[in-house]
Amino acid sequence: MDFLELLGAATRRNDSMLCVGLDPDPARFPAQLRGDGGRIYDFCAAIVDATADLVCAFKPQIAYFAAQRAEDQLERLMQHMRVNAPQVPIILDAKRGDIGSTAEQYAREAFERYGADAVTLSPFMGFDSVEPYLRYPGKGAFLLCRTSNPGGADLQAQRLADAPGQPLLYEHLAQLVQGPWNTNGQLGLVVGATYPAEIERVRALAPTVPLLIPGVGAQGGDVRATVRAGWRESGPIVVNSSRAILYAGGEADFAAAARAAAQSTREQLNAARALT
Ligand SMILES: O=C(O)c1cc(=O)[nH]c(=O)n1[C@@H]1O[C@H](COP(=O)(O)O)[C@@H](O)[C@H]1O
Repeated sequence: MDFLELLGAATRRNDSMLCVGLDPDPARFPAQLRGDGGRIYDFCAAIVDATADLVCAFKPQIAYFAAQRAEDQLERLMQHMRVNAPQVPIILDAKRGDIGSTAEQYAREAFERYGADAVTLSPFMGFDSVEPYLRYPGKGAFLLCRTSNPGGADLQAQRLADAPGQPLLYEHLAQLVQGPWNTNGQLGLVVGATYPAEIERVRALAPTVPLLIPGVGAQGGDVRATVRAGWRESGPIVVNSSRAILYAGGEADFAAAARAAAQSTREQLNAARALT
C-alpha cells in the first residue's frame, strides 16, 4: 500500500484525523523512565501501544532522538511500529532540504534506514532538492508551506512580485504542490493550526493534497477552526499533537493519560468535521 492509501485506510479504520507526534524529551519522562536517554524507546513504544487504535499516523521527530545519540532507539521504534501498528503510516519529521546528491542520502536515510512512509521537507532549495524523495514510489513528502511558528511569516508571507497574480510565497508553493511539482501524487503540505485563515487559503489553492497540520495542543491552535479551514471530502488532513499527548499524565499513568488525551483530541476533531 502506498502512503496515501495507508493514510486513508488508517483514517477510516480508526475514524481519526489525529497524528500523535513522538517528540521524546527525557527530562519530561515519568520518574521510572527518567535518566540518561536510554529509555526513549520504552517511552515511545508505550505511547504507540496506548494510542495506535486512535490515530491516522505517527510522526517521530528525528531531532529528539539524534540529540540524545538515540538513533538506534528510533530504528527500534520504527520496527516496533511496523510490527505492532502496521496499519498506521509513519511520517518521519526531519525537515530535510539540500542539493540533489545530498537529498538522495537523506531520502535513503528516511525510507531505507528508518522505513518511513513519508517525510517532512523544507522546499527552500527548490524542486531538485525534493525530487530525490519522489524516486521512491509510494512514499510521501510534506513540504513546509505556512508553518505554525510566528516567524514563519518572515519569508513565507513575502509577496512574489514577478509571479502571475503576485501570490505570497506560501501561496505559490501551494500552487506548485497542487500542480507541476506533484508529478506522482506523492506530495502534501505542512500548514500550522495556529493560522487557520492561511490553512483556508492553502486549501483553496491545493484542494486535494494532504495537509499535515501541527499546532493544536501545546501551541494553542483551535481544533474547530483548523478542521473547518482544512478538511475536505477530497483533501485529507493529518492533525498533529505531540507534547499535549505525550506529557498529559506525567507519572506511572503516562500511557493511559496519553490515551485519554488522544481520545479527547480525536473526538474534538471528529465533532468539528461533523459541523463542516
Ligand atoms: O513539520 C512539522 O511537523 C512542524 C511544522 C510546523 O509548522 N510546526 C510544528 O510544530 N511542527 C512540528 O510539530 C510538532 C509540534 O509539537 P507540539 O507543539 O508539541 O504539538 C513538533 O515536532 C514540531 O517540530
